[in-house]
Amino acid sequence: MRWWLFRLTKLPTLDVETLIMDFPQLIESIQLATSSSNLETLDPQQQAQLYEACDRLRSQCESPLDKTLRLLYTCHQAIAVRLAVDLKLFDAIANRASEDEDGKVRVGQLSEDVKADPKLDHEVTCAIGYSQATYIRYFLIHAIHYGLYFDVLDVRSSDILLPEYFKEKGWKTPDDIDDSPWNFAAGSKCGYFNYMASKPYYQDAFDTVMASPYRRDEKSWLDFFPVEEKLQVQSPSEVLLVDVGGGRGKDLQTFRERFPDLPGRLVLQDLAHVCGTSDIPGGIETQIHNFFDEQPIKGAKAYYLRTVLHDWPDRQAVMILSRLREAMAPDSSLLIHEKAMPETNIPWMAAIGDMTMMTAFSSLERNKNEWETLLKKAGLEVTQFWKPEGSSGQQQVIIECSIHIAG
Ligand SMILES: C[S@@+](CC[C@H](N)C(=O)[O-])C[C@H]1O[C@@H](n2cnc3c(N)ncnc32)[C@H](O)[C@@H]1O
Repeated sequence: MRWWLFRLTKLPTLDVETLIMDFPQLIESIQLATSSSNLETLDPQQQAQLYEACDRLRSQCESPLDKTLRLLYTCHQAIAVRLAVDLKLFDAIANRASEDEDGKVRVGQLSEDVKADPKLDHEVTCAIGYSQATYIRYFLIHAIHYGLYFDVLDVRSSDILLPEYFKEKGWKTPDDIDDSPWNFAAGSKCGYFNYMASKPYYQDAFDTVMASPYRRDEKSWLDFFPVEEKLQVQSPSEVLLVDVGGGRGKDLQTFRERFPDLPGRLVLQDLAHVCGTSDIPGGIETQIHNFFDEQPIKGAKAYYLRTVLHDWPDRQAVMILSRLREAMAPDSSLLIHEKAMPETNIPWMAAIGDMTMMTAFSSLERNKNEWETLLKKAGLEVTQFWKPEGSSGQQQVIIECSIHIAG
């Protein structure tokens, strides 16, 4: 069983250093920080560091009872968010807030806007903690699709059925893409991506979420990977970068905007129904391609795979990588843009991500060793793990790889 189980359920401990701290001063500092608007001025990296520190602080001072109750009842909040999306509660909050001078909203007002029993409305509103303005703004931008995304992944129903799944499968870490907890819960034999393809409404939600800034790191890879040094081609007709399974092409667009004069072609590859909905500007080519088939572009300077391999257990991941290795020239690079899970102090979001991959795809978020082992199986070797200085365990890294030459 993977360590997320431990990470997500770990009970608090107190260490000696905590006991000898000046608690009144600590509490006062926290109150000062949260009552001023100073926190709004933090940059994303500082914000992530502070969040991790608070997470550790909470895990050390939360009582076992509080922790147990919080873990047990988190599912209520998750479903409340989904209900709020369906009720259009976020839109109602934003509308009402815009009418008020101080941006305040009374729960009672919302009952007039939302088609639900006022008591139910009140419960949902309180469960999502509506008073945080940034939260509401965030949800208005992302939630409709995000809510649908998690719904279609059937993570909640898959989670609820995990005890039955493990009982039936013998408490083994899932590693079969066609026999995941999601398949078990959905009663579906077809893979998740095929299932989505037959449901355009949900496919749109998924692709929108994939392209959203929420899924882009606090530090862009273009700032910590030496693009201009590593990605050079001799002539503009050569392929510079192929984004394999690139969704709607958000990453190639950003690349072109950042490096408009870097010579070479940029190619976006994905399945037909995804390519058909991408709206990318000129200068980026789109190519329908199933990454289990022979890679049609040979000898590109670099192939880029962002958050693709975590959707696949090792067997399929090796197949995808092998098709790329067959197409690579000795001077081609493969750039894998994913998490390399830390061994300790795993941020809870990263642990949740790992569990989601297991539930939906029988897959995982890999650590450094797991990446190296996987790549070796496909005849590739890691040249370097690139990661920005001081970044959190949640930050995605660039794993730069080349063809393994024996000898
Ligand atoms: C998790 S999304 C990542 C999308 C994008 N790289 C990003 O990071 O936003 C996985 C992508 O793989 C694509 N995909 C799934 N199966 C595929 C296949 N057999 N061949 C090509 N693309 C596939 C999906 O359509 C989706 O766009």
